[in-house]
Amino acid sequence: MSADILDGKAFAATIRARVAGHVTRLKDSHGITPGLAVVLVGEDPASEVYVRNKGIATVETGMNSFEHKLPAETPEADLYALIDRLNADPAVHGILVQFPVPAHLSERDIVARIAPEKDVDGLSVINAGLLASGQNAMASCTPLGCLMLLRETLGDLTGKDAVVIGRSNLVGKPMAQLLLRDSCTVTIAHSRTKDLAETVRRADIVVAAVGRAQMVPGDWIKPGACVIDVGINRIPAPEKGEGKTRLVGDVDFASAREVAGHITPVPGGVGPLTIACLLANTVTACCRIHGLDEPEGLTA
Ligand SMILES: Nc1nc(=O)c2c([nH]1)NC[C@@H]1CN(c3ccc(C(=O)N[C@@H](CCC(=O)O)C(=O)O)cc3)C=[N+]21
Repeated sequence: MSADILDGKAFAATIRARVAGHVTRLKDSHGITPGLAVVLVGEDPASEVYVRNKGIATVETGMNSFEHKLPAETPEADLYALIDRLNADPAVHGILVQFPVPAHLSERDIVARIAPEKDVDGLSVINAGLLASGQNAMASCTPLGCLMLLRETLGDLTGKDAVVIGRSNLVGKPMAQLLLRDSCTVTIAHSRTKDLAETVRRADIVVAAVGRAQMVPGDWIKPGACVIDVGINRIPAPEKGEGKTRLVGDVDFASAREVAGHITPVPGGVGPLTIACLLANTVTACCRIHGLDEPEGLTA
């Protein structure tokens, strides 16, 4: 058997079209243009590419994009002053501070400074708590994208055995909460799990989010399972030439695709969905801030 390869790029385009539709409605019926502010501290080239791509995608869906680039040595107080201004700015509905930040800054304190209703990364303690207690949270973008893709691919998820590998606050924990909310039986596995292979073999749904290149081999996968690979790892690719690299996931794609029913590739899988869901969360934040109905098809 060879798995159906899930096209994250195509599904991301569908989500972005939905976002654009809601943006048009907000403009036409309410005179509101959703706005996303992205803050980048320092000059990491990879982060600069991500931030630029986010800005382009934001403008393409009809929203306003506000980019703030600060020098690497920006004092904490200056960054907080900017966040405070963005919190108070009625044109800004979503705020994202690109991670990682330079070592003298604390990601936890930065997230805590962002107004929870504008926390489109869904990283704040308030959002995590709302999600865990089944209330209207802002779900973090990557898990939200994975959930939308799973629903699109499998339909109703009720009763399915889901194994999430990885327990990060950004992906593993919120992913488990979202799957639980859709009535899956959820296991959170991680580096200390006793028999990871056996645990993964039980799963109808595998979400790999550990950050270790190709660590999940095909013989861990139950035949026909749906495999969502969140990993983005850069490894040497001598076949492409000296010093070249390529992107791989946390799943060994070549062996897993022989067993799985569905599988996401890397690149072109979960990555594009993350950006589409950032835009979706910005529209959701905008609707909530203005007391309007939840945007259909964009929330968990
Ligand atoms: N506050 C914050 N929120 C984030 O969500 C956040 C962040 N900081 N810091 C960095 C990571 C990384 N991230 C990615 C998003 C999309 C792709 C993506 O679209 N990747 C393409 C490939 C891109 C390539 O070729 O390099 C793909 O998988 O097809 C990758 C990585 C969001 N992050």
